[in-house]
Formats: sequence, structure tokens, C-alpha cells
Amino acid sequence: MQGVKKIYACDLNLGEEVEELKSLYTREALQRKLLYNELQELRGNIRVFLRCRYDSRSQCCLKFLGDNEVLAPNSKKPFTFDKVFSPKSSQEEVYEDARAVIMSCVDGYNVCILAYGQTGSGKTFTMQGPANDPGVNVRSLKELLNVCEQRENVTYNLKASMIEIYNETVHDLLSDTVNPLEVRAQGTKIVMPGLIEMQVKSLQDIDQIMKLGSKNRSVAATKMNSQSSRSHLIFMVTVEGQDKTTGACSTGTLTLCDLAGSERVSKTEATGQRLVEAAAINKSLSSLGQVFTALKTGQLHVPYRNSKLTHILQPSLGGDAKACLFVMVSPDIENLSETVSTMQFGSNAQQVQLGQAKKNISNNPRGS
Ligand SMILES: Nc1ncnc2c1ncn2[C@@H]1O[C@H](COP(=O)(O)OP(=O)(O)OP(=O)(O)O)[C@@H](O)[C@H]1O
Repeated sequence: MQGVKKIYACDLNLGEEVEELKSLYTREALQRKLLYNELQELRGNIRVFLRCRYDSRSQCCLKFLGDNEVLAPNSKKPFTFDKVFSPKSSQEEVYEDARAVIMSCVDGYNVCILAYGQTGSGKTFTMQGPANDPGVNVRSLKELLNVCEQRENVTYNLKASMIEIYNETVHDLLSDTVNPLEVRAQGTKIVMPGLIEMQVKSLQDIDQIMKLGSKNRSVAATKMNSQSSRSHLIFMVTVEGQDKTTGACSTGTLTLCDLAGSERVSKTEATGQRLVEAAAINKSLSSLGQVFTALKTGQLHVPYRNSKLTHILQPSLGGDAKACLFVMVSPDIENLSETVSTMQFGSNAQQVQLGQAKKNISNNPRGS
């Protein structure tokens, strides 16, 4: 054929062009992610991450479509989240995505991380995790210690406390007695008189606090003839910083919350004490959903006081805070209806805009 020039792959240097396109795509994707994160930060969106637990006995019934979408069987439309983690995702990968938000408590922000899902969906695995593969709680405390050590210009003081809410009663898990704690509002803060706060200075302190909390939780569960998964566990860290040059003080808080199982009473066929527990859990989790809905629709009255859980979380779910919600699901098709309702809960929370978070900074040195 006249006038037609033969083109060979080697002339185009196809390999190099493909590589260049790939790196351009990666750069663009990273840029898009950074811009997306910036936008979420400005709006104060609650970041919602879905994690499906690993289970060697069952095949995963969900389809993961890229980083943000997950499709349930028999559904046409996928659910979209800030990130979706398949059963193959590691503890490290899961932590990595919440890390930036968590670490902002060092700069004086109130940060709240919640794990929501039915019993056995992996909430405790994600938040606490086994000793050889720790979850968000231990990873964030370790990193907080590191960051505070590295910032030479600021003196930090880290304090931790741990409570559980069982049947609408609050117990201090760092105390040997099981006296209920009172929850009171004090200005924009929530106080629980008598709550024990322990200093965190080293990895050993973290280990000791976790062990003490878990021992007291199982002792309390035995005394009350309950299971620990029927209570909400809240681990709170206060990070106080003082700039050595200017004297300016910051106070950030990190609230890590492993919620009780969200399954419906009808499914568990609970009676007696289990029914009372289930009713208390339903009440507090639906209060949490109502708080999200009120925030989402900009209602003037947000019903924080409808449950102990939402009352305690008020400063961390109000306008000045940053929040991440892990919605945890099971891979098993048997649990599909709970999985879909968990994903709907997550979608509702994702539309909440708390507004741009504010730092808690005072220019006056402490005590003056
Ligand atoms: N991603 C995972 N990889 C491996 N094992 C997991 C994973 N997620 C959960 N598991 C295991 O599944 C079981 C149930 O998980 P877990 O106790 O975290 O559930 P849960 O949602 O906290 O339940 P509960 O509401 O009863 O507290 C545990 O044995 C846990 O070790």
C-alpha cells in the first residue's frame, strides 16, 4: 500500500510509554486522594471505613470494587466508603488510613474512632487486636509516644482512662471497684468524677493499662453475669502539650470506642438478662444513629443525652471534632441482612459534616 508507513512497536518504544502513563496515573490518583482528603477535612466529614473480617471457614459474599466500593449480593448499586478493606487487608493497612486523623490529637484536636458492627464481625480485632498483631488502640498509642518524643520544642503529658458502658451504667476499668461513674456536662466538656487517669510515658505503661483494663472488664463481666461483647468499651487518651518557647498550651483527646454488637434482638432470640442487655445496646446504638441523622440534617437539637454513650461522646462528635467510623462486617452470606444494615448505618454517618475541626489551644501557660 502506497503512503502507508509501517510502525513497529520498537519504534514507539511502547514499554517506556506504558510505564510513563502508569506513573502519570499513579501521580494523578495520589493527587486526587490528597484533594479529596483536604475537602473532607474542610467539611469535617466523618470518615467511614468498611472492613470485612477474615474467616478461613467461609467465602466472602461481598465484591470489592476498587478502594472505595463494595457490592452486596443481589444489589445493583455498590456502597461507597472512604475506604473499603477486604478480608485480606492487614492491621497495618487499616491503621494507616485512620492514622492522620488520629495523630491530629497531638495538635489539640478532639478525635474519635468508633468500631460498629454485629457480634463477631471483628470490632475488637480491629481496635485492640492480638498482642502479636495489635490493632488501632495500641498502634496509635505507640505512635503518639513517638511523635511526642520527637517534638523537642513541646513538652507533652499523656494520660489514659478506660470505661465500659453496660446496661446504661458506666464503669471505670482502671479501678478495682465496680462503682458506677456519674456523667456530667461541664461547659463543653464531659466529666466523670472519680475517673482514674493513668500517665503514659512508655510502652510498658501502655501494656500495663491494657492488661489492667482487660482484667477488670472480665472480672466485672463475671460479677454481672454478662459477656464483655455486650458492653461498649471506651478508651480515652488526653494529650496535653506546652510549647517551651511561647508557653502556649494545647489539649487534644483521642477517644477509641469498641461498640457492643449491633445485631437485632429478633435474630438473637434473647430473653431475660440478655434481653435487657440487647435493649440497652439497641437504645444506645440507635441514639448514635439519631445523633448522626440530626447532625447530617443540621437540626438545632442534637439528642446527645438520649444515652450514656452519646452523652460521653458529645465533645468528640460535636462541631469541633474529627471522627472516623469503622463499619465492620462478616464475610458470611448467612449474615447478609446484618451486613447490609451495618453498611446503611455507615452510609448515613458518612453524610455527616461536623464542620472544620478546631484546635484546643490557649495562649496562656497552664496555671497562669
Ligand atoms: N481481620 C481478621 N483477621 C483474622 N481474624 C479476625 C479478623 N477479624 C476478626 N477476627 C477473629 O474473629 C473473631 C471475632 O472477632 P472480634 O472478637 O474482633 O469480633 P467483635 O466484633 O469484636 O465481636 P464482639 O461484638 O463479640 O466483641 C475473633 O476470634 C478474631 O480474632
